[in-house]
Amino acid sequence: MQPVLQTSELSVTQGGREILKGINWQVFPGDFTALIGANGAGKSTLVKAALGLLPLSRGEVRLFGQLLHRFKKWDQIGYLAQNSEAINFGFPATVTEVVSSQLCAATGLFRGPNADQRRAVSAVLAQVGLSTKARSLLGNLSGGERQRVLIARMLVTSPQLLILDEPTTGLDEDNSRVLLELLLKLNQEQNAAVVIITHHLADVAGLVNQVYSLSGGKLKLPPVESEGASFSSSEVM
Ligand SMILES: Nc1ncnc2c1ncn2[C@@H]1O[C@H](COP(=O)(O)OP(=O)(O)OP(=O)(O)O)[C@@H](O)[C@H]1O
Repeated sequence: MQPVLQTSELSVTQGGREILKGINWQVFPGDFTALIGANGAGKSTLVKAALGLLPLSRGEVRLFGQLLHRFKKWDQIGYLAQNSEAINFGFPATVTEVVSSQLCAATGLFRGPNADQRRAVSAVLAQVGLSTKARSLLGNLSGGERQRVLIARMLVTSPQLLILDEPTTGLDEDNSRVLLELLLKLNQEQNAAVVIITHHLADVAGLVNQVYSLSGGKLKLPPVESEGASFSSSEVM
C-alpha cells in the first residue's frame, strides 16, 4: 500500500537550531495517528515541513507518492493549523462563504458553488453542528464556533489525509467529542488517514491506532500498551 505521507531523513533547522533530525515517517490510508511531545518538541514544525509550509534543510517528502514539489492535488489534504485565533475573523464573510471558498480551486474564485458543492457545504456544516449559523458573519461567532468553521472548511473537499494541530483547543467537551467522533467516522467509513497533534492522549486513546512521540528531534513509537492502540518500543528508523 502506498503511504499518503512519507518523509525520508527529513531535517529542519529554525533559528540556527536543528529542530528535526532525519525523520523517517509514513502515514498510510486508514491510519489514525496521534503525534505527541512536549511543548517545543517540533510537532507543528514536522507537519508544516511535510506540507511544504517550511523549508527542509535535508531529506524529502512524498504526498500520495509524489515528491512534494510536484504534488498538486491539495484538495486531497485537509490541514487545520494550531491557533486558528490568529486568522482574521473580522473579514466580512459568512460561514457558508468561508467553507465554500475551499472549493474555489474547482469552480474558480469568482464563480459561485454549483448545486453539488452547495449540498456538500450544507452537509459538512450539519456534521460540525453549524447549520443554524450558515448565514452568520464570522465576526459574530464564538471561538469554538470559529474553530468548527475551519474544521468544516477543511472537510468540505473530502480529503483523504487530515492533519489537525491541537484541534480541540477552544472546543467545549461536547464539541470536542463530536469532532473526534467525526474524524473516526471519516477514518473508518472513507479510509481517510488522520494525524492529530495533541497534548491530551487520553482523549484520543480509544480512537488512534498508533501514537508517535517527538523528542530530541527524533520520532519514536512510545513503549506503551493501551487498549485500542498498538504501540511498540522501537524508534522509527
Ligand atoms: N520561525 C522560527 N524561528 C526560530 N525557531 C522557531 C521558529 N518556529 C518554531 N521555532 C522553534 O522550533 C521549536 C519547535 O516548535 P513547534 O511549534 O514545532 O513545537 P511543538 O511541538 O508544536 O510545540 P507546542 O506543543 O508548544 O505547540 C520550538 O523550540 C520553537 O521555538
